[in-house]
Amino acid sequence: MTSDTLDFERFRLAASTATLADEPAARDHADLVEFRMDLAEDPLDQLADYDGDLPLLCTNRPTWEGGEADDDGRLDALEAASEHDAVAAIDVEIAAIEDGAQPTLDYAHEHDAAVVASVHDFEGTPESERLARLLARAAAAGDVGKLAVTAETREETLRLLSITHAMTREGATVATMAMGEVGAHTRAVAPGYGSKIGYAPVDPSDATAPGQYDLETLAELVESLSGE
Ligand SMILES: O=C1C[C@@](O)(C(=O)O)C[C@@H](O)[C@@H]1O
Repeated sequence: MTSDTLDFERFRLAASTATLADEPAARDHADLVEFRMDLAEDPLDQLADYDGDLPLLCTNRPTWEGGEADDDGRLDALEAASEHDAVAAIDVEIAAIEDGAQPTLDYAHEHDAAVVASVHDFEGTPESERLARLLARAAAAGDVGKLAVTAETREETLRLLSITHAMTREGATVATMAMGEVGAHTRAVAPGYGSKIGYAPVDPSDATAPGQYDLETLAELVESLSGE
């Protein structure tokens, strides 16, 4: 599969990994692989050697947004990744975009890669107005606006689902999830409110965020709740 066969008009399940050789284990349940370049050894070499079936979403998360990449060469690596046919999308944080990373987005688009503009809150869930503003900023910045928060109460998960539903109704392409145990169910139900990307680890012992289901479980939950 090459990148131009994937869009985010409907829900896509991403299997997260730092090891592209894991891709065969994801094929049965995932639509794409999220390649966590910041957690990977020799990510550009892995990309050059990749000959799997699933398209790739490349993430190079900086330390200041919960990842392990330092800023030196981080965006250059994402640009180099976007040159590969298998790379359907790259993930860039809205803080980076608003701080001058737009040329990286333009470069990705020139190479037929979509942009997931992301924002993460590892501490909590902002109140509704701020939540709406964050998701609107992300949706305006990328082809998909992604918001991951940390929920501690059911009320917070409802706020997230509600904003997901409202923005989707307005025509925005968004992906949302609440990290942590309380929010875990949002990973299964947010697609029903319009969320277009879900994440689950290829290897359950290598979760890339708190509260993630394993890949097979999330695939089954989303499918059984989708009503299709
Ligand atoms: O941003 C996201 C979403 C995520 O944080 C999650 O909560 O599933 C997992 C990350 O790998 C991915 O880059």
